[in-house]
Amino acid sequence: MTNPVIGVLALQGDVREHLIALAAADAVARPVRRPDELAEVDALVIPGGESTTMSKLAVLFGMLEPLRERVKAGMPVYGTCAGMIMLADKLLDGREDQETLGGIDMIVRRNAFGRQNESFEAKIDFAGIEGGPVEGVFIRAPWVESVGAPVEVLATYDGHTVAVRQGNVLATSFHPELTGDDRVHAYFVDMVRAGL
Ligand SMILES: NC(=O)CC[C@H](N)C(=O)O
Repeated sequence: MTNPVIGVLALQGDVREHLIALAAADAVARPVRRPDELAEVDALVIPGGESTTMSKLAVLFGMLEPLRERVKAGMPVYGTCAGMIMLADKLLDGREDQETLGGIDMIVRRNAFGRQNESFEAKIDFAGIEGGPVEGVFIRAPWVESVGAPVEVLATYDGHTVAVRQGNVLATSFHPELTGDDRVHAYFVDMVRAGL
């Protein structure tokens, strides 16, 4: 089977690390900034960064509606950290003018795990991923405050939900792309392959 083409939304955030992790997981990975580039990918990763800036740039680059449409049409998407925030149907502690794409029936609390200097690394048991817990880096990370019926909780940390999936849409509070452990990316690539 040919390898799926997976874009990384390259408006802002840690794009390069995701491109490397996706390539290691046997996907054809490329940055996506414009609607015509979005139209050419099978799936998309939304990286970590700063969700308020990402939201502003998505509006500025004319990407907000094309992104919403692709998510609604069932394109597989994986959001990490700020990317998780972008995929939330509802946000707590967001900025007033902050837009999200939605896609997962969940309420996400922004900056829930604290400030930059409270960033940490933790081993996370992840449902559906074998070979022991995955390494997660949490940087001003959000958590999932509550989920609706169609959402599967894949991982928790310290009693808080940090990884979820609703159909083709996956989100983690943490950054697996910064650890050299590519199993979450491989899990996503398998999701994409299953839908092709
Ligand atoms: N590492 C991250 O992506 C941080 C997310 C950031 N706190 C935000 O609100 O977007």
